Amino acid sequence: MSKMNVEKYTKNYFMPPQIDMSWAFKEHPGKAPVWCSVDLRDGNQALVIPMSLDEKIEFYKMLLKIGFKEIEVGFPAASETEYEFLRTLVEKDLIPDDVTVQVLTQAREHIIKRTFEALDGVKNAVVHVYNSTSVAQREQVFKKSRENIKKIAVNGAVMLKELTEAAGQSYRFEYSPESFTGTEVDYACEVCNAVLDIWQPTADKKSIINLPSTVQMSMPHIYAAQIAYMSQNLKYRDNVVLSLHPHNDRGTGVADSEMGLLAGADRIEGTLFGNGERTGNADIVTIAMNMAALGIDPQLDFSNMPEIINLYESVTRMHVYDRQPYSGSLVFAAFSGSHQDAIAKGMKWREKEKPAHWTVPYLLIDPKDIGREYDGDVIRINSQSGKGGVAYIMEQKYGLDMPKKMREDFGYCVKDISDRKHKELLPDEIYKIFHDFYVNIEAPLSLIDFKLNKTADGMRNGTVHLYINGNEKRLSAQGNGRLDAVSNALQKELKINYSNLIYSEHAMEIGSSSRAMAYIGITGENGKNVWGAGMDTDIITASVKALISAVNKLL
Ligand SMILES: CC(=O)SCCNC(=O)CCNC(=O)[C@H](O)C(C)(C)COP(=O)(O)OP(=O)(O)OC[C@H]1O[C@@H](n2cnc3c(N)ncnc32)[C@H](O)[C@@H]1OP(=O)(O)O
Ligand SMILES: CC(C)C(=O)C(=O)O
Ligand SMILES: [Mg+2]
Repeated sequence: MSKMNVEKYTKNYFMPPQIDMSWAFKEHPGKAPVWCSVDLRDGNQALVIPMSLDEKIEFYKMLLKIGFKEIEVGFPAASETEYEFLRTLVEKDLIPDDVTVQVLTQAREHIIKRTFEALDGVKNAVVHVYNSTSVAQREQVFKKSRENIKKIAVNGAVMLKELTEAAGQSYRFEYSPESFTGTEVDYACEVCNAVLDIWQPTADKKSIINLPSTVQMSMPHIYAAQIAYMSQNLKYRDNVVLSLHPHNDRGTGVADSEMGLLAGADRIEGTLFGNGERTGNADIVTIAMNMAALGIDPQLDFSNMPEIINLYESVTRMHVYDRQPYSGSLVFAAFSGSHQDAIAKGMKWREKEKPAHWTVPYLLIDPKDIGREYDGDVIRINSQSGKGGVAYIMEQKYGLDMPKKMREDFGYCVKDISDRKHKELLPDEIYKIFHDFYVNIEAPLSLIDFKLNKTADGMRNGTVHLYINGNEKRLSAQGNGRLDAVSNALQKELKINYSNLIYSEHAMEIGSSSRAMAYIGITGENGKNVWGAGMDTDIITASVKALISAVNKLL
């Protein structure tokens, strides 16, 4: 038994009178819903400091750029800023013809009237009226019967209709039985149908019925079952746009949205990154990207996520959580060795095989599709990392293609340093470690120059001119290849033995000068493997430097 006082709690939601779960057999909704951003209203009303007029305009322009066609721009009766914002959109002609602005109002006469004043001159608007219908609010807040609560909704609906007609406009209407999730489902349906009876929606002028999980109270499949019931029992269903407005108290705002769509909904109200009251609203970025990741066009454009995040963070003063799906700074990052290895191999496989679809392990989508980079965003190095990840960074960022065995050596070297320093190592730091550890090592042997000649029998004569602990020396020997000749000269003079010469080389570009990199691995008499690398404009010199680096490490 935990010490939590769970007996204090019970379920406050209601199962629908008929339960239809057939929607659960659908795999996905098939097409994008109608999206409505409520960032400038629900998101804004939850901020410590609501957005200023200029900030709202900046945010609004970003929503247009993303592709929203329906935007709840505010609660005009709430404050001067809210009112002025809508007036500015009208007066500065900032509402494109294909965009509908939505305004929220309580079902109270003076609030509705003020809302209509703010709308003066708007061509396409949705007027959204709400009143709470839940048991808790009926009992504790409004202290009214079911019938009287329904009357509030109906009176509001009448006012919207009359004021729209008086203004000579054809605004569309939306009704929300606020706190739907704490309302008996058949009663919520009765209230919505009473509102629809007033509005008499037609195919040309559909009404929106919006079913909020104002406070999430149940698991998502229960919410979806409630939506299925409403979808099947609302009057004028063909002329009703059934909208969802999930919050996130139980952390399932996205799941509510997705299951609600399966259960028959047509429209989603939500916010970018899930900003909103308490734990927030459903995160439209996640819902839309979840569709994109299944190959369904969400009809919203998040191809420049970093730009969207920057603006969002600056005007809301909120922070996008590091692990927020798709948008968080760490959501594509792999620190752990086995993930990195699989990603690096998956990327290589993809480059070679060119498959039609994205299947790289551990990455649901290609980070590049939302403006993120592989460098720095995907493979990141700490003490949990392995050779595959380290080698990937060295190859992608610096063009260094180490032999397989050397990758292991370097991987452990980097891991140890990260472990001891107890920090992440950035690519430039890793490159510096590589350089310090392997490249052109100059003690105790330091190369001055060397000469290689072919002998009559096809062998090579090698003479190496170098310092050994500061003393100048010339060493000579024969070998069956250039490197062999130099290697023999070193072994003979220094009286050391090593075997298993592993060698590879490639050209590389750093800055403007084209260079070569050579890698050499040797095994000492004690069985220890050591690696050296040589960098030079000349490939033969690079290989001699690599050998001397390896021998220096052995010594
Ligand atoms: C779930 C949601 O997010 S709903 C949207 C919530 N957003 C906001 O409230 C932000 C903007 N709101 C405001 O600025 C203010 O609340 C205003 C300007 C709209 C109204 O301000 P006020 O009238 O001063 O205060 P308040 O909102 O507390 O009004 C409460 C009264 O309205 C009634 N009321 C509340 N909501 C509604 C509604 N949707 N329909 C009808 N009456 C309502 C209450 O029962 C209460 O009645 P009482 O005066 O008889 O006790
Ligand atoms: C106004 C309504 C739709 C709302 O924001 C909610 O219930 O969460
Ligand atoms: Mg809300």
